[in-house]
Amino acid sequence: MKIFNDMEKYDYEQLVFCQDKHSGLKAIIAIHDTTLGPALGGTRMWTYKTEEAAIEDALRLARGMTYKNAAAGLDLGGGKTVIIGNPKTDKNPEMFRAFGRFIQGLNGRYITAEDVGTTEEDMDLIHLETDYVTGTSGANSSGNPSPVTAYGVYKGMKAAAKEAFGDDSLEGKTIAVQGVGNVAYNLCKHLNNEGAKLIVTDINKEAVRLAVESFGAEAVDPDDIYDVDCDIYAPCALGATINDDTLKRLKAKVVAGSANNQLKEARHGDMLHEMGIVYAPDYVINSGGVINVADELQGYNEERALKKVETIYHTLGRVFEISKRDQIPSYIAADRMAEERIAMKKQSRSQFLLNEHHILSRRS
Ligand SMILES: NC(=O)C1=CN([C@@H]2O[C@H](COP(=O)(O)OP(=O)(O)OC[C@H]3O[C@@H](n4cnc5c(N)ncnc54)[C@H](O)[C@@H]3O)[C@@H](O)[C@H]2O)C=CC1
Ligand SMILES: CC(C)CC(=O)C(=O)O
Repeated sequence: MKIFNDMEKYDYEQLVFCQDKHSGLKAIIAIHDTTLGPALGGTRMWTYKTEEAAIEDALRLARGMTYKNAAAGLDLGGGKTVIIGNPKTDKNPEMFRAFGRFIQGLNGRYITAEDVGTTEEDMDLIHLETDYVTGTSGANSSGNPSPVTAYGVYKGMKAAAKEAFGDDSLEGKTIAVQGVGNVAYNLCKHLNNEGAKLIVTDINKEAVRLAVESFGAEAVDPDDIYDVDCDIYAPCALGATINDDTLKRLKAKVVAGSANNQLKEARHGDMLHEMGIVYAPDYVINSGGVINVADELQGYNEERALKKVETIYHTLGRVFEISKRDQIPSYIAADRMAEERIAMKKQSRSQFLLNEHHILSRRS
């Protein structure tokens, strides 16, 4: 793996390797772009097969956060951490404290939050060492972001349904949900309340049992989820599930779910477009969590945060409009929106401003 080549390809700013022998911490913090502000993105703990796979995941996820935060209108850049290890067996408090000290060492360039494999309790441990963490259990914190991410995905799915079916109601629609973890369990609640029919799968049998019991969902084996008759496919586990194999099998008219990096490669987004499947770009539809934790940075106000999360419906509406107007796939329309925001900020930075810290201020 040629790390600088990979960093240069998408212009990554910084890659930080954190090792602590005492606790067993092996973490990689990737900071993609801080044009809009400090990099905010969660910490994923996962059993990566190789170190290269962990680095690749950190880089891909961090870049996704740059686009997510930009498209959501947040003054934040993109970053993400992966911790190498099994979240069920390899965690210990010292590991998260050591990680917190590494974050503190970045002096605010990176702010963390939860992601797959980490919890509110882990954020509390990080918080013992640094303030650059969100989603803790503290009184002024926004807590676990997953239910709010789910709310945003629900609103975004309605926008995608409107685009595909001409009506945003999900009543009577059959929705195939892949992975019923923290986000998707909460998503299923909203979908069930609206009268959708749910087909679920997960590699964790307990998660499936809970969804079947709570929402009367039909359960299928993990690999069968791509073949079921459904209106909407909701990928809510890990990434890259839109690929050459699954595209041949999907029957849905809409792809709308919480997973990050749903397209294995960009060309799979082109293929969705050509097949007439409405794709809600992953980083737009799943931005509810980051919108919620980002609200903490100005003193958390739940009502304000949820109002902002609801704008995902309109943001996606705009993405679909641009897609139709310019005859481009929705993922490209979303990328353009995000890139325009970053480019505008870069341009404004190029103009000298007397009220900023500058070389003349050293004279006084
Ligand atoms: N938690 C949050 O607020 C946010 C989460 N996301 C993304 O949404 C996705 C889900 O996140 P969470 O619900 O927090 O994670 P989670 O770990 O609670 O849930 C993921 C579920 O997917 C299942 N799973 C893993 N591989 C599978 C497979 N091959 N087939 C079926 N099920 C499988 C797991 O067993 C687990 O139950 C992730 O991609 C995450 O990055 C994105 C934005 C925010
Ligand atoms: C979990 C969120 C708060 C941040 C993040 O990492 C994401 O949106 O993927």
